[in-house]
Amino acid sequence: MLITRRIEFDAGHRIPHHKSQCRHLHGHRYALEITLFGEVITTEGVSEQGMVMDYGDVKRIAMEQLINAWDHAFLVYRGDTVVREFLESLPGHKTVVLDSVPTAENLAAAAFRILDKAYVDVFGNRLRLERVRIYETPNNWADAVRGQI
Ligand SMILES: Nc1nc2c(c(=O)[nH]1)N=C([C@H](O)[C@H](O)COP(=O)(O)OP(=O)(O)OP(=O)(O)O)CN2
Ligand SMILES: [Zn+2]
Repeated sequence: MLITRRIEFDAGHRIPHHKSQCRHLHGHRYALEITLFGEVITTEGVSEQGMVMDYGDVKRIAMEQLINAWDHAFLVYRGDTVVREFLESLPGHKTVVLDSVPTAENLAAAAFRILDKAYVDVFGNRLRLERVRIYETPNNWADAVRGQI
């Protein structure tokens, strides 16, 4: 069984060498969709009976491990020196430095790697992260799928 939880957040970014508009500093209302695989829990009397994982716990873990850090941050490529140094000059600015250019593809892969460690099977139902989908705009998205990143 697959279940999916959607969480939206805001962040700034730029694609430094982009041929068009995306080289400018700008932001998006990103949407992250977290898809988990697992068997439905059948343990009698537990809160999670009938679920793969409680949607509330899916969200809580994503917030703690990823979204609280990325929401209202500027996501900057480590190699984008001019912008990174500018952001570092702003006292207390919320900046996330990434090892790759913050395209939808790279953000989805980065989110997958972070969240993969966070979703742990505690009910013996083979729970695992299966896919992270990130929408950069309502029309544009990227999928990081287990075994394909
Ligand atoms: N494969 C990718 N292509 C592009 C990415 C990306 O992450 N992966 N990112 C961008 C830009 O960041 C940009 O913000 C998206 O701009 P645009 O293509 O203009 O998207 P819109 O939804 O605004 O375009 P519409 O044509 O209005 O739908 C660019 N490319
Ligand atoms: Zn953009």
